[in-house]
Amino acid sequence: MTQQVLVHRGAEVLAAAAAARLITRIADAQAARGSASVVLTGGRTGIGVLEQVRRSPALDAVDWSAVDVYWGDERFLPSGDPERNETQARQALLDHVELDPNRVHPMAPSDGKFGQDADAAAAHYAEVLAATAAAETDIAVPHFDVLMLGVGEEGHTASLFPETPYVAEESKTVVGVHDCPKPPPTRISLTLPAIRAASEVWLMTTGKAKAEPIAAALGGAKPVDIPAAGATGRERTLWLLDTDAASDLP
Ligand SMILES: O=C(O)[C@H](O)[C@@H](O)[C@H](O)[C@H](O)COP(=O)(O)O
Repeated sequence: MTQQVLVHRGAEVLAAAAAARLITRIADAQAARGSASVVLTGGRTGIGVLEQVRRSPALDAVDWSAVDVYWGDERFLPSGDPERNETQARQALLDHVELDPNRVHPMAPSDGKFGQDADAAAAHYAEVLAATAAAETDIAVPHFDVLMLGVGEEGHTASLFPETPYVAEESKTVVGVHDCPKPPPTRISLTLPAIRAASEVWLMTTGKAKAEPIAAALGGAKPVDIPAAGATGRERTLWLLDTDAASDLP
């Protein structure tokens, strides 16, 4: 596994560069195997990248009908809630490209068939992932070409927060997360083993407030203390930062 840190001048440049990188990565995967699989994240940076993809002149370099879309985490809210990662991803990109709806796999809302039971919704998403599990890893998730993540000010990634049982989960692929410090309190999240099954993991963040967790994660912190430190890809881990978020790096 290779790890790289790429520092961009500011948040806008980072989002545009990450968008260009994502389009190229999807196009390369499709050239190699006819389809591509991406895992989306929420948050300002993750959604900003999707908005830049939508605006890209290279948008149609991708056959969007041959892209499988998953989520790394979701805020457990009613369908269509503006705070849901799915809602924001659809507004930013997904509703503007010709995806195959059967290949878009949102995590369940809190007003769906699982009602308010986030643990049942998480267990169902684990079944969705297992249904198209790839042979390349010993964990029941599909082949993920790119799994994108943000990083929180205390080092959380996806909805895995420091010193919680969820960040230490080693057998489940998806968990219901409760009492999250970042609202809403109830979420659904891939676990670190599921994240680590991805071919490439891209951690993308900006701003001075992230400098400390980024330096800790890249400085050898334990995932229980800095969950982003445990988010590595099988082939590649890419840290896409702006100069502020990278400002505590040696
Ligand atoms: O649902 C969420 O909020 C995200 O999945 C979360 O992990 C986010 O990526 C980080 O909190 C960073 O968010 P920002 O990019 O907005 O700082």
